[in-house]
Amino acid sequence: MSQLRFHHLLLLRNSRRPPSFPFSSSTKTTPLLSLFGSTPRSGTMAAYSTVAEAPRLLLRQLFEKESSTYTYLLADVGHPDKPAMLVDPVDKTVDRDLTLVKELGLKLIYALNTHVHADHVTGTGLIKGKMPGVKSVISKSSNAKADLLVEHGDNIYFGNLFLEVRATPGHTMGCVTYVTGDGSDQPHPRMAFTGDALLIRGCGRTDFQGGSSHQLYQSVHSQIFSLPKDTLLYPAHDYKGFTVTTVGEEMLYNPRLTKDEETFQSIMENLNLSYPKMMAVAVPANLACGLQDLNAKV
Ligand SMILES: N[C@@H](CCC(=O)N[C@@H](CSS)C(=O)NCC(=O)O)C(=O)O
Ligand SMILES: [Fe+2]
Repeated sequence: MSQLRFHHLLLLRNSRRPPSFPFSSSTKTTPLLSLFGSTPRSGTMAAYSTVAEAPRLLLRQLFEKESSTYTYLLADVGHPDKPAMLVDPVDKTVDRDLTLVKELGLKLIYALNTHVHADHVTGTGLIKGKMPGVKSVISKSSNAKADLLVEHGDNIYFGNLFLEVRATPGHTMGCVTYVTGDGSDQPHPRMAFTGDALLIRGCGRTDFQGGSSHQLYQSVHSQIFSLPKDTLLYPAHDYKGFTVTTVGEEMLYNPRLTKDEETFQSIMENLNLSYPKMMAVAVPANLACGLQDLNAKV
């Protein structure tokens, strides 16, 4: 296991793990990453018994209309620092998103990507320029630059809440789904930010960036459909006006992923989609965390 070490991060172990990913031989244990003195709710943390704030999740779904991209703002507003993260920010809407962060009195600590996007430039580079304390996050398997390269099984803490990283390759080789902590002591159902692995009544295309319809099918079935049926699924895009779905709904009604794998592969081979308009600009920029100067340091 590669433990993620940052001088300012509280690094802890957690026994909770997502199901093992079928394409990974990793047997690593799970580090917990935390800023702002958070107190993971693990039995290993008796030493932190003085902290009393109950975690309270704030979630906002934000939309960028040119690429039909959803950005998600999450925060623990039960924590005195109100630590927050943005998932899949877009360069064009960074000012809107950061204004909202400020208006809500949040402390943005992470800007995450679910994968190297092909249709828009990520906002993470711009955010880091405007808020130097913010750390960019992407999967190690994406081969992109970021401050924090996460792997399947890692937990990313914001206050007393965390997102669990699940590898869900297939749309791209480095796609991950971020899932809210196991929810056993939380009043809300679990939530998963699926990127382009699973779209509402659809899924990400598999014809570029190391895509594989076999991998995508296995990823969704092993890592997303294994979550409780009431888990809320939030995708990175929607082209039909949907905003959210659930595991149960997609297991019943997803026109691609309810099929057997062979039929799924045939559907994916015959989508005949044109490449995203921004692809030639977006992919190289996003491999460099969205920084326009590709030689710039993250
Ligand atoms: N027309 C758009 C790109 C549309 C597209 O290809 N979307 C991707 C997600 S962004 S990489 C996709 O996987 N779509 C699957 C589908 O079934 O639509 C543009 O030019 O930007
Ligand atoms: Fe994508």
